[in-house]
Amino acid sequence: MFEKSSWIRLPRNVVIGHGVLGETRAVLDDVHLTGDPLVVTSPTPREVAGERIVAQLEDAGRSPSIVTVSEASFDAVQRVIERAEDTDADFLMGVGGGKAIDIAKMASDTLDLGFVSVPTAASHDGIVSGRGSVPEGDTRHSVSADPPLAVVADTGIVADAPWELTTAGCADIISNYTAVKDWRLANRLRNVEYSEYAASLSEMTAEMLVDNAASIKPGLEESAWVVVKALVSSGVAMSIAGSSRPASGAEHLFSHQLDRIAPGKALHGHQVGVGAILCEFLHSGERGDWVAVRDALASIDAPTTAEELGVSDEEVIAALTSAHEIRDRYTILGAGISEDAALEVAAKTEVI
Ligand SMILES: NC(=O)C1=CN([C@@H]2O[C@H](COP(=O)(O)OP(=O)(O)OC[C@H]3O[C@@H](n4cnc5c(N)ncnc54)[C@H](OP(=O)(O)O)[C@@H]3O)[C@@H](O)[C@H]2O)C=CC1
Ligand SMILES: O=C(CO)COP(=O)(O)O
Ligand SMILES: [Zn+2]
Repeated sequence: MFEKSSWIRLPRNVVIGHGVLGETRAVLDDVHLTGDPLVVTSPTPREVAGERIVAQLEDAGRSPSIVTVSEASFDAVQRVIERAEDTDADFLMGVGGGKAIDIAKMASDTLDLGFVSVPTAASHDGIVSGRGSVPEGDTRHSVSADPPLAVVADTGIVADAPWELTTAGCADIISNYTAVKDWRLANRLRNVEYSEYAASLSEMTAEMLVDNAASIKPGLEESAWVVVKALVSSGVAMSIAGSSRPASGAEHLFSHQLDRIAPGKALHGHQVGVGAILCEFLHSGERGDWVAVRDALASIDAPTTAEELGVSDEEVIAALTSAHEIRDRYTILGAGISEDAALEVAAKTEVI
């Protein structure tokens, strides 16, 4: 039965390849973004890509502005909004990792201006998603936002980024396995709206990444290709679902709580990867697929333990036992797991 309309909002141009940053102006023209952008970036991405975009657009007679953000916060979003208004920006470009892209995405959503995503690292699957993630008060998870009109992912730049950023992106994809399990569980137990297309795409993306894990190596541009495509695919799954459900379950709740309890210690992707080991154990038990998840993470050099994440055992247990409180999202954690159960799963999976 058709109960309501559903909007699947996707970028029109997703341009991935070596040196495509040099084609930015053509990509913008193709989606009729012919005015002057505000380029939103963070310190390192500014050096590796932001300044080059500004120079390219100035050479073409445009007058872009640039703003650097250093932390993902609503204050930063507000500063970007004010700067966009002051400079009379026609559209926004997010150039960097998840922080710069999400801030630009949220600001353009508020301003009702077009947005273009220029990832400089393959570190997260928000590159194409219609979700923005900026922590505010108790809210740490993503909320709905306009997706980019275009994406320009230069694999030369992405391959040169620190390897740990790429392994974080891989882990964000590997976490799709448990996210989809949680989604199916929530559909069965709570009648949560579910899309088999989105779930299958999300799982298939994780499957293909794991199948190609042996070819994902530091400094190899081909690896950047493989990972960026997987991140795009995962973002599309979120767009089809109209929520982050295909890519975010209890392992993300765990990571969001770690952000609160142990801020700045580890990358988002690495945290959700370790969360996926724990949650896979909770889903399928001691002899279940958690070993496969752990081995897949280890095979691409992603952390599999609290120590490798740089957090304490106590912080892991605190995050796991309080993760269910973070949002109204039914998962394998249900109404919460006890400290004893958390200690057991963390010890048996050797996370602590
Ligand atoms: N909207 C969505 O759907 C999703 C959003 N997210 C969000 O994304 C964020 C995680 O993204 P992540 O990219 O890990 O975080 P950041 O944007 O903080 O980037 C991590 C680090 O990478 C650095 N960096 C980026 N590009 C390069 C490069 N080319 N060379 C060297 N360093 C580089 C940044 O430098 P610098 O310090 O200079 O900024 C930063 O230190 C989280 O907030 C998460 O919630 C995650 C998944 C989905
Ligand atoms: O990180 C995400 C998907 O990988 C977004 O998920 P959240 O909605 O939990 O922030
Ligand atoms: Zn994620």
